[in-house]
Amino acid sequence: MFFEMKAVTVQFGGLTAVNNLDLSVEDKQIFSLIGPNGAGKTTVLNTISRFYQPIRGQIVFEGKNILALKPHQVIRAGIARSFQNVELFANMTVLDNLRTGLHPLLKSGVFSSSLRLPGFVKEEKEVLKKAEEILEVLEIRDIAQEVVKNLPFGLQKMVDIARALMVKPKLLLLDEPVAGMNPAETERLGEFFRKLRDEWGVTVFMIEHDMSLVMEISDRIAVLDFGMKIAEGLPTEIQTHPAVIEAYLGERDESA
Ligand SMILES: Nc1ncnc2c1ncn2[C@@H]1O[C@H](COP(=O)(O)OP(=O)(O)OP(=O)(O)O)[C@@H](O)[C@H]1O
Repeated sequence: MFFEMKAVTVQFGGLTAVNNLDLSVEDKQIFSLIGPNGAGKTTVLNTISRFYQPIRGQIVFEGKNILALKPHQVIRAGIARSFQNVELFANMTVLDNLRTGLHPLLKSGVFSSSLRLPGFVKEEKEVLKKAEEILEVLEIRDIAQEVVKNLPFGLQKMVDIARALMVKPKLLLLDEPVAGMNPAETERLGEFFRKLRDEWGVTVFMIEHDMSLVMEISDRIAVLDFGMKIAEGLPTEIQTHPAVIEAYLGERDESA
């Protein structure tokens, strides 16, 4: 299996945020993790990225136990992520933000970069080429020199995803990628995720509340409620799954 979580449990003090979770994701698919607010979705992502340590369970990526790795080593292994609230350098340009996405992989250290040694210059050229290629595919090349804080939120989210792609990940983790986007931007991004899967061979693991996007582009969906997986299957199966309908209706009742 490409990516697997086995019996993973994550606790915060007395609270069990993720409870005995099994998940399997196949190579080159779009996998969505959905569920009501507070279900534990972001905790799952933060556990895969190694920000949180589970008290039990295993996470295996391409046969490797990633619980033995540090966050930057997870990136080197081929897993990159975007953030729910966009964690970019607001005062830097789009291009410079993309450059920072590559830092976990760069060979040149501060020493060679400050002296601009040949290896560093070559690396810099490659970085620039890669950044421009990603911006081109996202159709946002025109904003390369813009300062991030001046961009609308939808574009900032795209830049955040572009930065995650700089390491050429095999598995891309996305935390609510279309939150705050308008329908046109959402559609554009949905198309882009398909392109990532079909043309770049990237597996997309996404947390998302926009159900029409999730149902449209996911190959498989898993549903969390109170930290437990209550359903998994094809979009058509999830849409009609009684436990899923119940979980979402329950949420609506609470907010009413
Ligand atoms: N760092 C933390 N410390 C303590 N409790 C936490 C922490 N992170 C999350 N929790 C709790 O764990 C539970 C799951 O939260 P999580 O953010 O993973 O849910 P979610 O499904 O991503 O929700 P949302 O859709 O609202 O983003 C919640 O009860 C939350 O309050």
